[in-house]
Amino acid sequence: MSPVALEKEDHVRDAEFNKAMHGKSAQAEGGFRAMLQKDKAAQNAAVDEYFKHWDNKAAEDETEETRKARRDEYATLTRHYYNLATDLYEYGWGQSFHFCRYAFGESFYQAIARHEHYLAHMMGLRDNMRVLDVGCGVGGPAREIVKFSGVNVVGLNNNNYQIERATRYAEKEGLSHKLSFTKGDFMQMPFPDNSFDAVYAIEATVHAPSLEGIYSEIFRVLKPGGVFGVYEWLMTDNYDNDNPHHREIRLGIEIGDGISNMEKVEVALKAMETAGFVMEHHEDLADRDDPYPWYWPLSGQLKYIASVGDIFTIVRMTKLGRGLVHRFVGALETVGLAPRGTQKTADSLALAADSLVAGGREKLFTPMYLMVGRKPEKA
Ligand SMILES: CC(C)=CCC[C@@H](C)[C@H]1CC[C@H]2C3=C(CC[C@]12C)[C@@]1(C)CC[C@H](O)C[C@@H]1CC3
Repeated sequence: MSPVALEKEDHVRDAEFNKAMHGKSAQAEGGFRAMLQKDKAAQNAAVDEYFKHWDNKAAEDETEETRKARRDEYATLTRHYYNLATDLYEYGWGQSFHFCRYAFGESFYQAIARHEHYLAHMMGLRDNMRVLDVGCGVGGPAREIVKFSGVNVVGLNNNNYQIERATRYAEKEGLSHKLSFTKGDFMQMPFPDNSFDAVYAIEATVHAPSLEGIYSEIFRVLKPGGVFGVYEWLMTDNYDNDNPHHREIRLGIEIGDGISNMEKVEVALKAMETAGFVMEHHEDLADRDDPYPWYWPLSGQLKYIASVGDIFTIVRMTKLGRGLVHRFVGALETVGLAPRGTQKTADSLALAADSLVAGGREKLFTPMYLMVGRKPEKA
């Protein structure tokens, strides 16, 4: 039983909005081209719907009511966040929307893929298991995990545009027989009880209004004996909500990343237990003794670039690269070539980047709290 109210779903409304805003842009090559093909009025609506939760709501004035209003509309808030941010993510980061650890001399995309393999390895994923990817983005991790482990994956996503992009990439790679995508709210999944051998979530369940709610729903759809693996976004034990600086970092991450309610590590651990999981492993991977920190591509420490090919990838993510592109899209918006709100979205992603780096440097935040839990045979 979820401890928060669920938002009423309306798949017809969402499909119509997706058609109006994104048109055929899901077929465009690359995020940047897709970004310039949106319907202006629909994008306006998405901007207003998303930013109403954040405009004029500073960290020092934060109340339980403002946080509750975000939690109450968790699904709409997140759906519109990804209506606005997906193309910039793809342009600036690629098709796997998550952070990772870096080994010495490792290229960016190699490190991203290794992080996905590591989760599959820790969960013991095997050929032909039926696996659910909760909050699958445009399917980068799912495609990698299918190739790495031979599993069959169903990607669940609340954003039609991301599903269209994900479906197109899976077809392009000839993986459609192993990989399918379903539209739905992960707090009320459209699957019967006991339907998956394994479930994973990579930096996605932070969009839930309640960790207990989402972990309980995952528990429900897992078969008895099935395994759940997650990389969770959490505030660490060092985070003090009464410290205004800490709170500003947390709110900056929430605004810039479409999160209604980010929690501390202790809340996630308790939620796993309450949901019924037997914990097999939990660890903050950000605390490992790695040569480079997880946030380095956003922090602009170019000295860590490991290959020539990475120069073009990483420069886009740095403050300088971001600044140039954001000014460019701002100019396109001014002359009417990009829709209203493109600049505002870019500014909010820049705030996300700065807050994530600050949270990482000050050890207040982790995007890679690994938990592996099992549903008992007799639940
Ligand atoms: C939101 C959640 C739960 C996960 C996504 C994690 C990351 C993939 C994103 C978090 C902040 C994002 C930013 C970008 C790409 C994707 C993230 C790293 C950009 C680098 C994309 C290009 C823009 O110009 C700047 C962005 C800064 C933030």
